[in-house]
Amino acid sequence: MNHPMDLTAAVGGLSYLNPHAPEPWASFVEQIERVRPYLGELERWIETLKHPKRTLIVDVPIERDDGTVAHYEGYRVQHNLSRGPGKGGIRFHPAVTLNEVMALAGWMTVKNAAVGLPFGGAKGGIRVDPASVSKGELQRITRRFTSEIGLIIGPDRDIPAPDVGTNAMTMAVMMDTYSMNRGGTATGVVTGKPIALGGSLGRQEATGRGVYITAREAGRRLHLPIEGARVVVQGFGNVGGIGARLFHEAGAKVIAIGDHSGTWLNEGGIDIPAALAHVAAHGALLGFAGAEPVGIEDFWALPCEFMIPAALEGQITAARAERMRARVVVEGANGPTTPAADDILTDRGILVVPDVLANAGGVTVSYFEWVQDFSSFFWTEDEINARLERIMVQAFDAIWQVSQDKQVSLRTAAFIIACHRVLEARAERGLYP
Ligand SMILES: NC(=O)C1=CN([C@@H]2O[C@H](COP(=O)(O)OP(=O)(O)OC[C@H]3O[C@@H](n4cnc5c(N)ncnc54)[C@H](OP(=O)(O)O)[C@@H]3O)[C@@H](O)[C@H]2O)C=CC1
Ligand SMILES: O=C(O)CCC(=O)C(=O)O
Repeated sequence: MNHPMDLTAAVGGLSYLNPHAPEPWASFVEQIERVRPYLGELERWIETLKHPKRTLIVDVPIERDDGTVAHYEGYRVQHNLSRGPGKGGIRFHPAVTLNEVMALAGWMTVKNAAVGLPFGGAKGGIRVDPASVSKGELQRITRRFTSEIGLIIGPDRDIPAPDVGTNAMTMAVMMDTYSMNRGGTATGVVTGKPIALGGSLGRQEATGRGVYITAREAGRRLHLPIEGARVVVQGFGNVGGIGARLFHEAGAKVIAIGDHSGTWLNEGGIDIPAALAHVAAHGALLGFAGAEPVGIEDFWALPCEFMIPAALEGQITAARAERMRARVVVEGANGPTTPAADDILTDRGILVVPDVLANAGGVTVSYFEWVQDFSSFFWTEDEINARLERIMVQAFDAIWQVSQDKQVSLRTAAFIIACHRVLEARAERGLYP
């Protein structure tokens, strides 16, 4: 079927994040296409998933501290709302593009459906380097952006959360701005907030915890215990840093870590609390004395049991996949593996736990936060972690089963389950008017 707006063509090309990787939206569309043969009657709705429902591009002007006026481009994409309000994070990064935000929103649709959360998929971002602006400027950017996307977000419409370059403080400012504009306190408009503003215990750790749980489940299937396993982690922020800490605490040997400032190796095992303390003090791993620098291509080729990409998209390319010596890749990041690399890893017998499952712990506890805000009744951290564990293990089991039954990768299995749920909801809501 021809669609008047061929978004794949409009925003195609190669990724800015990695010139050897396709643009993220093209990767997402290819992943959707791979599910087509498994959709049965629902196949007639598949184009729905290849066209975001709503895309808002906003101009974010602010007065800088020196009196000049600066403009930043921001986006909120609601990829699909068939199963519930939009849900997905906000990214502040100097290279954010519409193409990337569209793909990230699409992955949220699939992720939320794959783990059974009652949400559609959305994502947002601003093309800004948070490190290049003052605290006051960042707050003004966040407030103006929130007011602009206030047209389409809301506790029952679309609920943002943190992603790369944003955190609980960003969410506090977003919640405050939205509430001021509406004339009341709307805690449920964002998740990942500080605890004092209706945030949930366990949310900050949740994505890393989900990565750890799914790695452990994959390890069980392959008889690879976490204790003593060699782990490599790219990205040492919220997801990678906390994920590395949980592996370390469980007795794994985290042998290599990296962030934008470089990659480091210590085959005896890195002291992860010391590395986290270094980043807290210096803002990056650069200068960390507990490991030796290692070249980026050697980093990806390190022999290990678990490789955890937890930075950005397009990192595991076909060339890197050919050289990788991991047993399992657990995708903490969204979209770190290109479709071509995915096939190579599968052919080489390297198990990939896909992003839409592996990093779903964050949005799962965001869901808990949203529920707690609505009921104004807050749970203990033990309750939250127990519910998270249950949802992640159930989702892993279901996806594993489909992958075994249909002899497909875990990614395609997750997409089969998710696309069925989304398109069934679409079909049951009836035909477009
Ligand atoms: N936060 C969450 O709850 C969730 C996040 N995710 C995904 O996880 C990934 C990481 O997000 P999060 O941890 O929140 O983000 P953070 O901003 O907390 O951390 C990002 C990390 O990636 C590093 N990084 C950035 N660019 C590069 C690069 N080119 N090469 C190597 N490392 C790089 C950063 O290094 P530096 O600090 O030095 O710039 C930092 O260590 C993203 O793909 C995100 O979409 C998925 C689900 C939920
Ligand atoms: O917590 C959320 O709502 C979304 C987290 C997110 O952006 C993601 O899972 O990629």
